[in-house]
Amino acid sequence: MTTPPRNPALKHPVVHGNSIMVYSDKANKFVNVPKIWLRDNCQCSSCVHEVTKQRLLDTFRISHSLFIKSCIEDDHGIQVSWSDGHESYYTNEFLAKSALKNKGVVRQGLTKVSLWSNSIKHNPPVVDYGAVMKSDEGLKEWLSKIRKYGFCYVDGTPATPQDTQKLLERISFIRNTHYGAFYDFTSDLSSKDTAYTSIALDAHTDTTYFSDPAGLQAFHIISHTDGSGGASLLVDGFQAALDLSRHYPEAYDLLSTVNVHSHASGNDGISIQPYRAFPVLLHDPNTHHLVQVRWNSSDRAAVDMPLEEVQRWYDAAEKWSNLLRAPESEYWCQLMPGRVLVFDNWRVLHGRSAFTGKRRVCGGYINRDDYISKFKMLYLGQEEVLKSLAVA
Ligand SMILES: C[N+](C)(C)CCCC[C@H](N)C(=O)O
Ligand SMILES: O=C(O)CCC(=O)C(=O)O
Ligand SMILES: [Fe+2]
Repeated sequence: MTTPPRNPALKHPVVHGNSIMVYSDKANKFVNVPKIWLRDNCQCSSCVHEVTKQRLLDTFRISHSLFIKSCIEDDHGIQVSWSDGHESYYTNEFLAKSALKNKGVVRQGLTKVSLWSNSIKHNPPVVDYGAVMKSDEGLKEWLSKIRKYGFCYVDGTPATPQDTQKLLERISFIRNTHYGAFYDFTSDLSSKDTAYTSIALDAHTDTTYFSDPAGLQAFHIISHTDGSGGASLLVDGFQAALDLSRHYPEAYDLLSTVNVHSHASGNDGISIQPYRAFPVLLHDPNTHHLVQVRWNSSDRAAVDMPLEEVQRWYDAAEKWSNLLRAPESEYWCQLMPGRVLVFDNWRVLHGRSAFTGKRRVCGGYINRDDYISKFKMLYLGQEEVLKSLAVA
């Protein structure tokens, strides 16, 4: 039976002499696949580890004089014979996907976010501890709400550090820092940081002094005796950023471009700062989406501007701060034992009112990439759903 002629309308890769062409949506035409890319992406078992799928090939030992001796198409892909005798086979899907990925804009783990103001207090996102611990469906609902709202409570959690840690480990391993891994703290200054005091803390994001700030953060109030206060504050940093961009676009641009240094020296013998300074509002250079809010006035160090110009940054930062402190931005909640709060530390700012008495809080940080990985894996096989959720 003769194979049906390849239909370019289907945008299969095509052989053109001794080269391969793929359809690029971005260029809206067939483009030539560079030989170095083809050789570097050979999928044979001597170029890619069969188990780990990592590249074994030494990319930068590929001879510049290498050329393609022949390309032979079959129904599923293209067989390439190289001038050095190496053989590579590329499926049509692999080649088509590569054109898409090399367009640089395909991002996974993006979902439609729901911005909120303090009115979220009427109907905050909550899931049930039992459901989260029992099934991946329960875990998926929890992570989907964190992706959508930037935070979600887990109610019915036994008020013990052990159960709280097990709950967080349903997402991924706890991130270790100079504060330890799973944290269980009170106002005893056991770490030289104001979180270990009883003073009020303004809305902030944590770990601004790490190159990679913690992705998720959790608080579970285990007990609060002989005193009062210690209410928790949440602010949707993405909503505040949208307000800033609408009312003060220049301030938005300044906070998106001027880099700010951060520094932590909380525990003895440490001096932590990121490998570079970062802006308060960090955007994806490809999609231009706002991806991270980095805001902590306690740990802020120098602003990357000539000293005589910093007034401009302070004016912009004041507008930002006022938006964060606006009554309609502030969502105050009183955490109680049994209700675990987990929030996206790249989007949602948190704070606390002052308190008296003995207040014990436990929780943990989870890396951003590990959280997003878990989120995507829970949607495995439902990429269309994930994509349908994707921010345009
Ligand atoms: C207790 N816990 C470990 C959560 C916080 C420790 C202090 C975090 C620091 N103030 C910051 O904003 O990064
Ligand atoms: O004590 C609290 O409620 C939170 C303190 C804080 O900001 C933190 O631990 O990162
Ligand atoms: Fe904090």
